[in-house]
Amino acid sequence: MHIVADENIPLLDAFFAPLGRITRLPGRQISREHLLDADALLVRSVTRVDPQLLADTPVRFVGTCTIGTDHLDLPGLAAAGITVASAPGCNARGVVEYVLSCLLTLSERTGLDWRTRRVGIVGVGEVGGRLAQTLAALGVECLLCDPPRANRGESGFAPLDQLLTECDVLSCHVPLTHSGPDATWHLLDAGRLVTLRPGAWLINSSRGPVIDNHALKAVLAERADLQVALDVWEQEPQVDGELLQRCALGTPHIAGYSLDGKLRGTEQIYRALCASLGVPAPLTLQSLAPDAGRAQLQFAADTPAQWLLERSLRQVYDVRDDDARFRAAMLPLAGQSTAQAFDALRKGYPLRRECPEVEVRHSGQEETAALLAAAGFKR
Ligand SMILES: NC(=O)C1=CN([C@@H]2O[C@H](COP(=O)(O)OP(=O)(O)OC[C@H]3O[C@@H](n4cnc5c(N)ncnc54)[C@H](O)[C@@H]3O)[C@@H](O)[C@H]2O)C=CC1
Ligand SMILES: O=C(O)C(=O)[C@H](O)COP(=O)(O)O
Repeated sequence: MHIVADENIPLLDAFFAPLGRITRLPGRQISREHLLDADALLVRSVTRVDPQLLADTPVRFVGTCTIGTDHLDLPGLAAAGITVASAPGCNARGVVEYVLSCLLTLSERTGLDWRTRRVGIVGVGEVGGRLAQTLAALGVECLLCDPPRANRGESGFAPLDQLLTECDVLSCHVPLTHSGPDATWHLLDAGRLVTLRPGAWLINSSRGPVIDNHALKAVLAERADLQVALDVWEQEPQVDGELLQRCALGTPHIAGYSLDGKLRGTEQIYRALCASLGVPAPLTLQSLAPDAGRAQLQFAADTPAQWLLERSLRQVYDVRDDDARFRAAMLPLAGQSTAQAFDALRKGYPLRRECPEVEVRHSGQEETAALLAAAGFKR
């Protein structure tokens, strides 16, 4: 078989070469002409896939090595009889660690302890659910908003407008949807943004258009009290430099960019393709992934528990590094296209592991061990 794939999918050869011939392409450049003799298409979030792209091609399987599916025309592909697979939860852990790093950074800058802030989580699925669990285990109070789950009779959810007025931090983890009663396009519009609590922290690592970026820029011009962290942008890969300058933290859609998360995404799509072909899927990440080894951190006996936790989280992932690289690449481009620089930052993203891959050695007491375990570290 012939597989056309985004060149930024890691371990492509290792997983897919046994199934057929692979053609690698930059995701944004994949066109119908590339697919004229392809049987399967493997993409990431930057390739829009709809029936037009696949028209009169033999492609019968589309796999996206991502959680989000808003770049796929799901109803259109289903109507065309195409099998579609995504990678639910693959990089959810990375996004949780991005949010934790934002909390630590905003805490340090404002002098407000992140553990005493009430956090509103909008969208409580793979990412929001893990974030809620982690924060609760760390002793942080959370309010949860998920109308689709609430409408299915699940309890424990509050309306978005309550989160806006009662939470010190709002973190968005919804899919981007354009229709239906719970559509998320411009979920945070001008009317809602102005109701954010004084001094609120707003974090968006879902999809850019979930927040009306034009309205956000206007609100930030009036409200210096707000701290905003954006990982995703409404016109991505085009970035509004003025909005970036008004944000406390800005990054190029890398919240979930841990090596572990990307590899899980590839493995999930390998299994889905094998299932659709009706063949066994003998390969696993464990057998194939280059053994990066487990990183180790070592702390002195008398290190205070919260300091040790924060230091460990920073070692695993520090959003300030991504923010600095992003500003250095984007801000000199005022008035020009940021697309190339945006994609280059993502393509050349540094190696990043997740907390469960890092062993923290310490001789602290129970409180230290409990905090580290709550954050997901191994001992
Ligand atoms: N920045 C990044 O690197 C990454 C971004 N993402 C984005 O995060 C999104 C969420 O990921 P998951 O949690 O894995 O998805 P998920 O599908 O597991 O959960 C999404 C949750 O949002 C809820 N929801 C839908 N509409 C809502 C609304 N109007 N208000 C509140 N809740 C609503 C759903 O009921 C569901 O529980 C993805 O769709 C993707 O766009 C995901 C991974 C990495
Ligand atoms: O999984 C998702 O959903 C994401 O947003 C991915 O982290 C996006 O990564 P790329 O597919 O754009 O490399």
